[in-house]
Amino acid sequence: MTEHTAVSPVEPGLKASGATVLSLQGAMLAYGQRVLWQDLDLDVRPGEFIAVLGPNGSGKTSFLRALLGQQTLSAGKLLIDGRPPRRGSNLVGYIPQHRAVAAHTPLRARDLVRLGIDGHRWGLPLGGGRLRRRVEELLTAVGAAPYADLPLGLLSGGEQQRVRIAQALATDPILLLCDEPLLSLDLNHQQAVAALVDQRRREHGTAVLFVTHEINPILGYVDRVLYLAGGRFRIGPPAEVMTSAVLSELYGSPVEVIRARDRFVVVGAPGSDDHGGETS
Ligand SMILES: Nc1ncnc2c1ncn2[C@@H]1O[C@H](COP(=O)(O)OP(=O)(O)OP(=O)(O)O)[C@@H](O)[C@H]1O
Repeated sequence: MTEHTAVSPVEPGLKASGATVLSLQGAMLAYGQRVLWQDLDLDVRPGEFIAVLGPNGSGKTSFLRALLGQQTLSAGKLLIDGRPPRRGSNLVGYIPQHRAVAAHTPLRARDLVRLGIDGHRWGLPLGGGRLRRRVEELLTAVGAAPYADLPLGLLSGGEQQRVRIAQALATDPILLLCDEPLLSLDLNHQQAVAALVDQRRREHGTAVLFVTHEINPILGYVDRVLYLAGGRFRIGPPAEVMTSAVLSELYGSPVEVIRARDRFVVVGAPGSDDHGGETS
């Protein structure tokens, strides 16, 4: 994706009250004796695009769950716009891992987006004209208006993913969490979905945390990588983190990273069969 170049984050977001959307200090998450990550310090600025990488089981989804207020940290501090995370917060949008929708579901794209809007908090009565306009606006922004009235189960994976993005943006969040949103999409749809997320952070200053097994489809957008592996982590620009030395240290075994034009090729990462996006 040479046509895209990583951009600096936009100036402080339109909604975020401070210069830091998300702040983690000495954060640790452990299940029993098993430490997923610890001593994690991270400040995320408005408009920043952060890729969260790591092998299966390294704690990427658990990280998002902590940000969603669904998982308490074992130690340390976590603030979103200066406040502790809270379930159902308007400040955070979430695109969950893609799951196939049953073909016979009566739920339409329009209904899903509407579910993302808390009518009370927005002062939009259900069924009201303002609510309908807001839903239309969201569907149009992601290019999903043409199929807004079709049952979700009839939409392609890429189309469904656009609708999920519209739903995640329904409350105009300052932080967008994406859990492997490119999974099972073809290359064209991967590029379209990644570009939509990038557009959102550029135009609205929404910070993005993008969990993925494959950095290559989003490489042109990524400001920093948070790489989790083996109970350790590394944060930095892609060129600093995606190196043989850093990944070998994280995995505790020799890993080779080759920069091939606009791609990173990772060879020898334990469990790389299912972590092989970077090698594809
Ligand atoms: N509530 C829980 N209690 C105990 N262990 C858990 C809990 N939730 C997750 N785990 C374990 O923690 C580890 C990290 O899980 P998590 O889903 O965060 O990993 P991940 O990096 O997102 O993996 P994947 O790439 O496979 O989605 C896994 O081994 C998982 O089994």
